Amino acid sequence: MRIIDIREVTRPIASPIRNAYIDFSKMTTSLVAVVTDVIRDGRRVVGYGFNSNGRYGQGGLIRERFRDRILEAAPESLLNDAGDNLDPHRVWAAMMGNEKPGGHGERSVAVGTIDMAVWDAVAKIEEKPLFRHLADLHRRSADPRVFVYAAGGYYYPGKDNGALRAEMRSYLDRGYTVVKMKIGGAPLDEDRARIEAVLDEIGSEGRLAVDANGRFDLETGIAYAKMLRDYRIFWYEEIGDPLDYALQAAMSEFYDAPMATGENLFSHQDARNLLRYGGMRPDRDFLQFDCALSYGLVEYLRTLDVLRQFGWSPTRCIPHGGHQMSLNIAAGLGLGGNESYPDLFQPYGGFPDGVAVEDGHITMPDLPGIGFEGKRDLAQEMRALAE
Ligand SMILES: O=C([O-])CC(=O)C(=O)O
Ligand SMILES: [Mg+2]
Repeated sequence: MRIIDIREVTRPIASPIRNAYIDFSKMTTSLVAVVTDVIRDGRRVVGYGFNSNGRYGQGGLIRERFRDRILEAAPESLLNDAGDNLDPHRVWAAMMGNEKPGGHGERSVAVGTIDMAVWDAVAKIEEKPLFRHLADLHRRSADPRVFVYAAGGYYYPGKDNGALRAEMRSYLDRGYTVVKMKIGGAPLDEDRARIEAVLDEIGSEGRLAVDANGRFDLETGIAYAKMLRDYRIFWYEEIGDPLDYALQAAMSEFYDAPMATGENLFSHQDARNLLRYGGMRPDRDFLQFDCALSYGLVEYLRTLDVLRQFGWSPTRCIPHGGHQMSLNIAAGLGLGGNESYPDLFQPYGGFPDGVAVEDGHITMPDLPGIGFEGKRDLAQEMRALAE
C-alpha cells in the first residue's frame, strides 16, 4: 500500500469577530487530503486534515516542502513493521527531514495538518474510530464521553452586553455547562461589566472562563487578576505572551484560581519550557496545546510524555481548536476534554451530525477514522478535494 497523492486547498474561515489581539476577517485554513491506494468498503481510503483557527492556511509550505518529502520517500519506508498500514511516526520523520530544530512557527501548522490526515487514513484502514485505535495502541480503554465547553464571547462591531448575554444563554440552552469569553480587547472596567453581565445571565447553570489571548503585560495581567478574584472564574487564559514563562510564573503569586495556556506553543520542547519555568500548577491549571497547530499527534504524544515526566495528568489537557481530532485524542487517551466553537469556523469545527451536548459532554459515535464523514457539510468539502 502507498500514499499516491497529497492535496491541499486553502479555504476561508473568516468572520467579523475580534479577540484582544487579532480579528478574523481574513482567517483561512488549509484542508489537506492524503490519498492512498487502499480500498475499504468499496471506496478509496482518503485521510483528511485541516489546521485550527488562529494560524492561517499553510498551502505554500505544504506544496513547497512537506508534500514532496512524503511522495518522494520510498513507499515501504512509511509503513508499519507489518507493512499493512502507514506508520504516522515514519511519515512524520519523512516530512521533517532536513529541518533544523527550534523555530516552531508556521512549519508546525503545515506538519500538524498533514499528520491529522495521516491518522485519519490509518484509522480508516484499521476500520476503527481513531479514538478506539489510540486506546488500543496505548492499552487503555476508550471513554467516548468527552467534556466540551463553548468558546465565543468575541468582540464584534455593535455587540452590546445584551447580545453577549444572549450568546451565552444559547450555549447553555444547547447543553454546555462551561462558556468562554474574550477579555483584554476593551478597558478593564468595560470588561468587568461584560463579565458581570455574563455571570448574571448564566447564574448557577454554568461556569465562565475568560481568555486574554496573550495581550497583557505583567502589570495589566495582575490588575485583571485582582478584578477576577472577585468572581468564581473557571479559568483565566493566556494572560501574557505565550513564550513569556516568567510572566506566567509570576501570575501564580497573584492568582490562586485556575489558569490555562498553551495554544500558542507548538512543540514538546516549548511545552517542557512552560512546565519547567511557567509555574503552572498540576493540581488546578489547564494545558491547551493543539495538535493541529503543533506538528500533529506524533508530536502531541511526545508532549504527553513530557507531562508525565513533570507529574502532570493528561486530564489537565483541554486542547484549543474545537476539532474532532482532539475529541478523538481526548476519548482515546484520557484528556480532560476539548474546546468547541458552537457558532464559529464552520464547517470545520463541531461534532458529527446528531451528536448533542448533554450536561457539558458529548458521546463519540463509532465512525471510522476521525469521524469527519459523519458531518455532512464538512464531508462535502473534503470529498470535493479528493474524491
Ligand atoms: O480567539 C482565538 O484566537 C482562539 C482562542 O484563543 C481560543 O479558542 O482559546
Ligand atoms: Mg485562547
